[in-house]
Amino acid sequence: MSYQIAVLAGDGIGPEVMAQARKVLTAVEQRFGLAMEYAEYDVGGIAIDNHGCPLPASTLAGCEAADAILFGSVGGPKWEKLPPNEQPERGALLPLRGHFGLFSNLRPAKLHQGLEHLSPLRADISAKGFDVLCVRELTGGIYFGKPKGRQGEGESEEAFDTMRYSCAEIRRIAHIAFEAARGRRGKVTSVDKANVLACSVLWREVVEQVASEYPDVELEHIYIDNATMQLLRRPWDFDVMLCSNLFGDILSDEIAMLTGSMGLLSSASINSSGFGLYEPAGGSAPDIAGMGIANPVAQILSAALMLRHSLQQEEAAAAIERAVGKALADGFFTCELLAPEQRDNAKTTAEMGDYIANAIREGV
Ligand SMILES: NC(=O)C1=CN([C@@H]2O[C@H](COP(=O)(O)OP(=O)(O)OC[C@H]3O[C@@H](n4cnc5c(N)ncnc54)[C@H](O)[C@@H]3O)[C@@H](O)[C@H]2O)C=CC1
Ligand SMILES: CC(C)CC(=O)C(=O)O
Ligand SMILES: [Mg+2]
Repeated sequence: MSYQIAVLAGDGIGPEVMAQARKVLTAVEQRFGLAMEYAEYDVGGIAIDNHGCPLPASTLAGCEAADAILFGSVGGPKWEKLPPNEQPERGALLPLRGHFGLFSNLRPAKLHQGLEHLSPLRADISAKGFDVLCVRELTGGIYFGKPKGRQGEGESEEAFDTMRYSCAEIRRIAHIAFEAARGRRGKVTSVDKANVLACSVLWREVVEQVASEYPDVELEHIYIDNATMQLLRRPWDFDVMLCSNLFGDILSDEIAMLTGSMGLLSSASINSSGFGLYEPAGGSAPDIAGMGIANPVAQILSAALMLRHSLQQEEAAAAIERAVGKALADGFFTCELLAPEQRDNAKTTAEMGDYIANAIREGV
């Protein structure tokens, strides 16, 4: 049997880091005797250029026929003047998440050995570590709520978004967080703004109900503004962070930087059948696109999440994670992980991919 993977590299650094994930998957196939077939589709800005829309029907059909989607990133300055609904992010990524019901977004951030010096908390974080799983609700909240739009003209013009959550939406993502905590350090921190937002009051109530089914898991609530601050002050105290769509989007960039770089944070977006889209948590990084210096680790670790969550290939997933750990512990760093005066020693995107793929072939 062979797995069918829809590969949507997208824009900016997407194709560069995707090429490295493909190298690593080839090494995994060889070592573990897996058979994977890849079909590439345009998405985002490149799809606008080639097909006139960010999510062509052929791309959606390819995703529907696949066992999993490996996604790069979309967007960039070239397309940002288009009407919002036609832009790569609003026109491709959010519709894909909605179409497949990918409500559960897992973003695991951990401090790798060898990168402790990059954390803003250097000394403490090297002693106490940092290992957080952001569980983000991905198909509801203010990113999807209707109505949304603009009305009026001139100085009377106004814009509006709607934040909306149902009990069922909150309950199902809360269960994901509590189940995950059971396999980790047994603590859920639920992030909200219940002192202001009606959605957050409901969020808190439903999370409390779900918590009563998990007496072995500790629950704490924290307001989003305080969460951003406490993460910088005592990041080691957090285990699973349960977030709505907007708050998880913001907090996940912060936890990425606590580990050293946006280019390290992987992401799994999964539906109730286990089908998933796997992508780096960051974007298309137009500031470094085409330079061969982007960090491919987030894309490579996203491939590991695909193997674990959609293809049930835990051994192969764990091998990728060990190979990434070895590369970083061996001091194999792309330039954003190095101080400016050390960047002559930086590895390119391709060199990182080669090193990780070789480590897998050599049996790490
Ligand atoms: N999932 C997706 O496709 C996402 C797309 N975007 C889109 O990407 C474009 C750029 O957005 P930004 O806000 O600048 O966020 P971004 O995540 O693309 O970049 C933020 C910063 O992180 C750095 N960075 C990101 N990934 C990196 C990597 N792999 N290696 C080294 N450095 C890396 C960038 O160079 C930049 O300095 C926009 O069009 C945005 O809408 C943003 C977030 C997610
Ligand atoms: C289009 C955005 C919601 C993508 C993003 O920033 C993310 O998923 O982290
Ligand atoms: Mg984001």
